[in-house]
Amino acid sequence: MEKIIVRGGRQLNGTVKVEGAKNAVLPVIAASVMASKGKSKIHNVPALADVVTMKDVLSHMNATIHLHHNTLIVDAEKPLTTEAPFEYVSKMRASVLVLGPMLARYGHAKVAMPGGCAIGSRPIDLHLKGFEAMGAEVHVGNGFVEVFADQPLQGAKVYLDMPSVGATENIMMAAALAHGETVIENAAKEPEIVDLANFLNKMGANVIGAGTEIIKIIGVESLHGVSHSIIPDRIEAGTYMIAAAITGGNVLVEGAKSEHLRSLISKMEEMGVQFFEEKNGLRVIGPKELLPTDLKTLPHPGFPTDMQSQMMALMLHANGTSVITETVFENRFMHVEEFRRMNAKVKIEGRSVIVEGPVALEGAEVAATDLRAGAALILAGLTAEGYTRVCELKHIDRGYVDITGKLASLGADIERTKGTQEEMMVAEQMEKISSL
Ligand SMILES: CC(=O)N[C@H]1[C@@H](OP(=O)(O)OP(=O)(O)OC[C@H]2O[C@@H](n3ccc(=O)[nH]c3=O)[C@H](O)[C@@H]2O)O[C@H](CO)[C@@H](O)[C@@H]1O
Ligand SMILES: C=C(OP(=O)(O)O)C(=O)O
Repeated sequence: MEKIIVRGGRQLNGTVKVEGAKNAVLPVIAASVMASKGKSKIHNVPALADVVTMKDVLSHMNATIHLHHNTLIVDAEKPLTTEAPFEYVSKMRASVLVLGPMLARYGHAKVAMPGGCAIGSRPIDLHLKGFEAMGAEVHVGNGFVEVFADQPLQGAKVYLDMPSVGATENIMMAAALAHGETVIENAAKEPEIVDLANFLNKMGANVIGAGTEIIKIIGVESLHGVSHSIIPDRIEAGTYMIAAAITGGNVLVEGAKSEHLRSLISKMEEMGVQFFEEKNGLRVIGPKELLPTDLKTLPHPGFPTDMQSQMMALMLHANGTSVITETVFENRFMHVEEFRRMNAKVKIEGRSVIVEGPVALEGAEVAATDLRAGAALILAGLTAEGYTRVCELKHIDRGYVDITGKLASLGADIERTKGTQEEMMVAEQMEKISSL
């Protein structure tokens, strides 16, 4: 079985470069199918498994799509098919983001219903509520969700019960080609929403207020292909910020935008970590002693749930008790059991985890239960005594470009191994069985 093997004890120093944001590029690729004229050229595209999956979804729908280095060119001029099957949605939930664009352009979209995953049940009721408000009909059955609109979508007022990132994006994209004005209230405010709105506006859309809780979209007749560069990945940046802090190192995280990372920087400062703005990014200096703190995950600009497990790895080394409360996803604590294998003193109490620090971590065999859990286990491995072997790398590959190479370039003792021939054959068979 493929593994990342880390031997703890090295301090990290140097410069690491941040890629384009996974959570920005996926909706932007989905939106590109709305361009009925001209090609879209998307720059700063990270070489991630999720990008390949989204590319496969679009190819399956008959769009012409090429990835060359970090630029993705999408040609969606010719008529597209409007269906995304289970094989893609099972790999990546963000495949549901083609619903809004296809519904808006063709009046129909059918996507395999995304199931729950390791971090929670993750329904899409708010996406569907938005489409229905705009006049679409929704059918859910036989494992698919299908949306239809005989007439062009009509602008509507949509209040989101919670500021869902995906629902905000899907509704914003559908509304871009609707008749009249759509207002999304209690919209998500993540930087990736702003990036999508900027892309749509370049395509000829009229989206106002992205980044605030009220987004107004005035529908237009058609959209065209444009050039766009994806914003840096704040979660990848945050992961390397913690790698620097946890090893007491000194790292320049090139491309990190502090305005996207306020809540994380503020918590890490409380723990004693120092930050310096530099021309190309953010310098992070780990302290001799880490202090405990408490945090609660919240929608942006609150503390991001996608940094919760990595922050837990940091808290394991704080001098005292820290508490993490997860309010965004109901089940995002799978990494707690894995940390325990490494001798961590962590206890789940309802939606909170009590972290007793400091602890001398011991290397162990652990599994990445989701992509951020995988990153957090690697971070813990950087400080553990002996070898930490992380498996289930397919999760990590969804969200991190060459994490092994990047950490090694900062001085970590880390490598990725293919496993024995026998292990590889077993893994292949397991993969085949699980895809049946
Ligand atoms: C590709 C992408 O951008 N993924 C991010 C996106 O996921 P995603 O867009 O799936 O996350 P949402 O913001 O939609 O989910 C937030 C909460 O709302 C709930 N909910 C959501 C939609 C809905 O129709 N009904 C409902 O109840 C979810 O179950 C969850 O509890 O935002 C999450 C929250 O910041 C991040 O962790 C993910 O990395
Ligand atoms: C949960 C995440 O992503 P996704 O929504 O794509 O599963 C994440 O990036 O941490």
